[in-house]
Amino acid sequence: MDSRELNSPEAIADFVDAFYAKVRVDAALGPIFKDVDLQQHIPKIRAYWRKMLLGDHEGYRRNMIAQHMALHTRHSLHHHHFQRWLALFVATVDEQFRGHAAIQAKRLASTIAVNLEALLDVRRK
Ligand code: HEM
Repeated sequence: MDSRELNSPEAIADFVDAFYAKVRVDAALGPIFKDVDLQQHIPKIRAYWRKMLLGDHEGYRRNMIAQHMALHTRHSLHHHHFQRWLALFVATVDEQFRGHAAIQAKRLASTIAVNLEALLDVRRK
């Protein structure tokens, strides 16, 4: 498949769909998303990445850290979950996208995953 830039709302929407297609059927991550209403969830994730990659701050003004703190009390999240999440994220970008925003998305995802895991670890102790 030809790759394209990840620098428009349409590309971000397609990226998020492709990422979640992998996440949903993944042995480690799928069960965590089993009770999540993806119809509600996917628009938030698209808005989040529009904010991160396009600077559109209007669409996403939620506290994603608090959401994962709450999630962590329902499903204990461990290092292997973060590794897998990031591996699927990077694979999805690399399969379909190229260019500056694609590289930026991978960098941000990696940094945020490390920070989020560290925050949840603090909570675990
Ligand atoms: C182990 C890794 C991760 C897992 C298993 C995971 C799982 C989830 C789940 C199940 C939700 C839905 C929570 C709910 O609605 O109750 C969620 C929300 C979300 N996740 Fe993650 N996540 C992970 C890492 C990340 C990372 C690294 C990012 C960003 C780079 C991220 C971004 C988001 C965002 C923006 C939301 C929406 C929160 C909201 O406003 O409702 N996630 N995540």
